[in-house]
Amino acid sequence: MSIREHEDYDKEIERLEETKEYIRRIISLVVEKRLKYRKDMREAFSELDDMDNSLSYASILLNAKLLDSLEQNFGMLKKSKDHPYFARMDIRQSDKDRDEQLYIGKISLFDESMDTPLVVDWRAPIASVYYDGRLGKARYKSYGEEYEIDLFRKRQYTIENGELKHFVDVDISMSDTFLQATLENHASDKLKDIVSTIQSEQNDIIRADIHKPLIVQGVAGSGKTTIALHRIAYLIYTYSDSFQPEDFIIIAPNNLFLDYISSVLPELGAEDVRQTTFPDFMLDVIGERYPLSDQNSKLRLLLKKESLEEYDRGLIIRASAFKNSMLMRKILEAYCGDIEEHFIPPVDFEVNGEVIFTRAYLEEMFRESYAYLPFYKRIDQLESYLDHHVKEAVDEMVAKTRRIYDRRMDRVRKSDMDSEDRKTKLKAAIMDRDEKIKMLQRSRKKAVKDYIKRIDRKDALFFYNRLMTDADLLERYTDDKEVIRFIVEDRIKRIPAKELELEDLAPMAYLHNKLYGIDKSARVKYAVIDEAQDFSDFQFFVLREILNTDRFTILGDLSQGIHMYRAVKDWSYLQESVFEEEVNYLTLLQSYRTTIEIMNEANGVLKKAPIRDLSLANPVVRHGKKPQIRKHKDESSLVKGILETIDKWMQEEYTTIAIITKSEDDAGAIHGALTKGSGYAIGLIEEKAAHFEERIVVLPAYLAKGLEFDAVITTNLHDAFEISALDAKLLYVAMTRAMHRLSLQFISGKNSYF
Ligand SMILES: Nc1ncnc2c1ncn2[C@@H]1O[C@H](COP(=O)(O)OP(=O)(O)OP(=O)(O)O)[C@@H](O)[C@H]1O
Repeated sequence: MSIREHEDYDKEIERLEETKEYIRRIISLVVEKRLKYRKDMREAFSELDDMDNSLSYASILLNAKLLDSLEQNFGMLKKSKDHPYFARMDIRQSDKDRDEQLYIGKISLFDESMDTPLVVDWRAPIASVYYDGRLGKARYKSYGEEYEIDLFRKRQYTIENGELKHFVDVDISMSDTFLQATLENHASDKLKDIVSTIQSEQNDIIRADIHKPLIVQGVAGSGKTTIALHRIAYLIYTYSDSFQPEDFIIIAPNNLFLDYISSVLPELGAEDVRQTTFPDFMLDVIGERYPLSDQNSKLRLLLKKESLEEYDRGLIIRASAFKNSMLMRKILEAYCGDIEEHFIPPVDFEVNGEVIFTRAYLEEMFRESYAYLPFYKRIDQLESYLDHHVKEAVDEMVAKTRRIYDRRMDRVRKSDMDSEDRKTKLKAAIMDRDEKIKMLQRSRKKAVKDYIKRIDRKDALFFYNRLMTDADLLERYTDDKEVIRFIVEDRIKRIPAKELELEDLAPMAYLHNKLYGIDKSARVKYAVIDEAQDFSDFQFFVLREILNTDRFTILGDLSQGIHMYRAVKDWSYLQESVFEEEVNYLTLLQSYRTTIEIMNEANGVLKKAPIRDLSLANPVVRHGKKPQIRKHKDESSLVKGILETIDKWMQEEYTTIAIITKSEDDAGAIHGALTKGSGYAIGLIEEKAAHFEERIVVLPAYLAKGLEFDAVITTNLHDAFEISALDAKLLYVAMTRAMHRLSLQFISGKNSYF
């Protein structure tokens, strides 16, 4: 049935026009206000030269602030003109005696002449019912109070460029046709928002308690990244009194991924959220851009079997695991305890040979009274304390000196010596006294300076190098002497160039925080960690220490954990070892990205591998073509096969096509061969890539994490996919990047899964 025949068609058109008209009115009002603020600003600036300019300055500040907030809302308002809402729910609240129709959109609009809002923001408490609720009785919470309502209609709209294209009522029996239609769309180069099709299990994550750490285990394509971003937008909206966008940080795997997710938050009206990678954030915390060795070098070692002797490879991996284990926490805590014990000089504080404060007293102050401060900040405090109290002590010493000399001079005055002698004696005593007092005053300043100077200002790298080259100390924590020897030698080699590797960053940041504290610019109140399966428990521990908060959202998929040697093994251990308080743990099993056919094939790979506790994805009901499996006899046949598939998919007009390999070397080789053999512009994505523009790209699986493409060809040339947990996970990651089409093309015998 055409929507024109629907009994509500005219009413819906009228409502849409009314809403658009309202938005137009608001926009012109904002434009007017903007002009006025600009004019006020110009006037305030021109008055800045006048004598009393504090008023003008205040006016500039005020107007700049107003302009800022207008600009922000203005962008969202302008966008909402074309698409003011996407859903409606008809409800009756238990305390009201009439039905209400609530239209839900990306921003709320209030027309003062109406008693229900024109559009309700999707993040408002009541909108939760739309995402959660089946029709019937429903509940929602607002400001701690629970409300019951009767939800008797959910309607979805397609509005394009301000024109109503379609609307449909959703009931329990009907599958979500809007969701289906959305998932059929082709991939774009950026992740999109999903406000109109958020699913109930996702809504629970978006709106989960802000104060408790939240861990989400979600299968590939379950929307983890997408809902992490929606959660931030929700939290910014709901807690706008206490949280600003700058208080949030998203930590993601690499710059390519950051570029891929960059448009979601602005689209949701949340600009200015810091989006960074773990190494970048750690270097910010440390406050020094030390050269960093290649992050994925360990993974490459694992993949390139022939590059090193098995023994050496094992050692490198064991060392990496050691530096990222919770043992490191024990080591650092003990090490910092030791630093703390020997931090202040092993002497009493004296002025002019007189003990003013004993070492024991100063040490107690350093360790107890200032315990809340980083070590060097405690020294700053100690310096001011000494300055202050030494002045009192020296004043007392001066007074005492005066008293002594006064008595002495009194005796001279009362003596029977002749007047000339008396004069000379008194003069000498005065000079002597003044000299002593001057000396006392001078030694006051010098004593504090000299004492503080005895405490060397060393950076975190100095202390880290000292620790990591101290085999005796490290061996106290492990029986694995070989690993310690390796770690020590490796550290010594890197000292001249001040080079760090990924595994050094968390301990370095921990030390820096203990020594100096972290800079304001690196301080945030809420952290969202995506692709968290690649982080170690120890890295989470350090993040928690540094940020001094439990406000974390941690999202990951253990089935995609390709850095297993150093990363989280299971979420419950993370909960116990890092977070002291109760953790909110939620799972997502439904996958939205791929078709049933692709997901089944990918699940099959995991089932064949030696992986414990598998959580297999359950795809949303969406069918597509069966994945193509082609085995080739040699390299030239493989390249020819891949090119044929690309040709076909280009004709079918897929927007993005990725050729995903096992290793970086294979990616380079295949890229070279494909470029030679075709006229297509094919991009090669390498470690440092931050962006790509080509429709067709070649990349290794570990760089494809988190991304998605319309169509994927999974392949390998020299490096075989063998039956092992790592190879299965890499293949799984590669296959689950496909939204619509998947082709598996290998040289015979190089893939044990097919
Ligand atoms: N409720 C939804 N409505 C529409 N699309 C959705 C929904 N949830 C997820 N998607 C889509 O599914 C795809 C996968 O989402 P996303 O990348 O956030 O998943 P992920 O769990 O982070 O995946 P992975 O772990 O495999 O990287 C995206 O295209 C996203 O738009």
